[in-house]
Amino acid sequence: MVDVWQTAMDHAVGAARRAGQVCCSGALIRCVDQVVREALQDDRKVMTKSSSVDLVTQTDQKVEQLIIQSVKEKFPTHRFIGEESVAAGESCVLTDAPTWIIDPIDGTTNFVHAFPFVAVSIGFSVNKQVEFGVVFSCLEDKMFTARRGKGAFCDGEPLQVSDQEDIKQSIIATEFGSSRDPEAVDRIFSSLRNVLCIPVHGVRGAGTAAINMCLVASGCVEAYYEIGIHVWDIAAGSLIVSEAGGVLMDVDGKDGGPLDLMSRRIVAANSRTIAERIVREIDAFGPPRDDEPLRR
Ligand SMILES: O=P(O)(O)O[C@H]1[C@H](O)[C@@H](O)[C@H](O)[C@@H](O)[C@@H]1O
Ligand SMILES: [Mg+2]
Ligand SMILES: [Mg+2]
Repeated sequence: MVDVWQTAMDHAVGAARRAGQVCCSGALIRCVDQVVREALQDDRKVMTKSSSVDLVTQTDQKVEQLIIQSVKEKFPTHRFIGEESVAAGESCVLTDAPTWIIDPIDGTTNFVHAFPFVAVSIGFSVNKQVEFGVVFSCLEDKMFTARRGKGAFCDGEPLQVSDQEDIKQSIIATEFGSSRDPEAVDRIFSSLRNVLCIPVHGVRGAGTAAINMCLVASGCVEAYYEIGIHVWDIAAGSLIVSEAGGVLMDVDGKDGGPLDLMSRRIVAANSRTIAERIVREIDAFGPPRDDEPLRR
């Protein structure tokens, strides 16, 4: 049978690697070279989006355009949902059409501060189902990939989630997000307190949703949850987790409900037992959906 999306996936891997090189040269320069740092004054200019801590740089915008242009040349009929294009006013609606869902730099705050976890994330959906996901953790130089039904890999090596079923023996990843609304922060802290006091062995966060999900897929942490993320943060990573044997859910009711890429809420875990326990412990508030027209 013809593997219709393999060419698109090969293109995504190449685009992610090229994009990662652009991000990483910027990030490494920030770490090591004061002189070049000053010369790159413009490139370092940090702007803000939905809040004063929701950061964006010219590199985010440049990398997204590089990826979109290269895809358009090869697949002119495909659609896009790109983080920075949506910030610039493009619509954020997932249709049945082949759609590239792009986070040019996942971990922009890390990037700005030279905290060394930054990823390029490219998901590809058809009929609203993710067909492949590519996450390039550029400072670690690790390429995570997954095709629906064909497994998940890191640099070509198969990935498998942890087999730990006891949440008390687990590490859970999460993030604080970019809202500083006191009510939202209280809810995030109350959830965090509940999870920590289960008790779990530890709580971690890499500062990028995509890398947190690759950590679940790699078996380094048992679960990742977050409320407030966007479709571009999780499209690629969600397939990498499920193809590594993990489970994905929303945070509704007792069993979470099926993952909804647009709901801005996710639990990604090694097992249903651990995912459902997290759902029971967290405060399931609902930020405006990604496909809600008036969310900005
Ligand atoms: O904005 P970027 O860096 O693409 O994505 C980050 C989100 O903004 C932040 O809210 C979230 O906590 C983080 O995990 C995510 O990767
Ligand atoms: Mg992101
Ligand atoms: Mg981003």
